Amino acid sequence: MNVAVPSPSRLTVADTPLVGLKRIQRQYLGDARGCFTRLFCAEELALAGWTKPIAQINHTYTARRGTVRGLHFQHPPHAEQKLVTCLRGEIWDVAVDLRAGSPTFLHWHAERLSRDNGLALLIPEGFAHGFQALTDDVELLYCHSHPYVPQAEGGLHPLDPRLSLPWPLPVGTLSARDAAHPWLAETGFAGVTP
Ligand SMILES: Cc1cn([C@H]2C[C@H](O)[C@@H](COP(=O)(O)OP(=O)(O)O[C@H]3O[C@H](C)C(=O)[C@H](O)[C@H]3O)O2)c(=O)[nH]c1=O
Repeated sequence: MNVAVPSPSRLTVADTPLVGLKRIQRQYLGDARGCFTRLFCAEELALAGWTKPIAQINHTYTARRGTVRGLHFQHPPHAEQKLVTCLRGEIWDVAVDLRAGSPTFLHWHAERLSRDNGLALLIPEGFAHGFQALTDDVELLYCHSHPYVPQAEGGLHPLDPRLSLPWPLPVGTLSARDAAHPWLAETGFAGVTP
């Protein structure tokens, strides 16, 4: 008896205005029990430039809308790709091009990610990442292509006038570390070379 095999859930990849930064669309396959979705697929994400094994998977919970985390990156040789997936709630997710010599150096691109819209952001090496919670009770899943190396951590201030990021909500809670990131004008930051 031939039983129709439903088409598998797939990840589709779209470009953004910043070379290498990709918008990933999940599919939800529903049935009477609920739904199934694919969060990571090495074969499909290779098309998006993810070519290394997953080195670390992290989960964050953010309690209050308005909270901002970031903007973070790791300096070479510990630069990392990140796949950011929103499992609960909604965020304004932003990536900034830090690549020295890039024609879009210090340009940013943002996407609203939520469990319901099924969008994720694939952030290449040489980018800083941050987000603002647009709802209470936000949960994110991060796939990293490189382990966490605290000594290699770098950060940009979420309110840096050089970036002028249009956070959708008034910026709420910041970690002490994020609140202490120096402004780019103070550091003469020339970018990173992945
Ligand atoms: C990343 C990491 C952190 N930690 C420790 C360090 C701190 O004691 C604590 C929280 O770290 P942090 O304040 O850096 O976490 P977030 O600000 O939520 O950073 C996250 O959100 C921003 C937007 C990102 O882009 C980061 O990649 C992502 O990790 O966890 C670990 O023990 N292991 C880890 O892999």
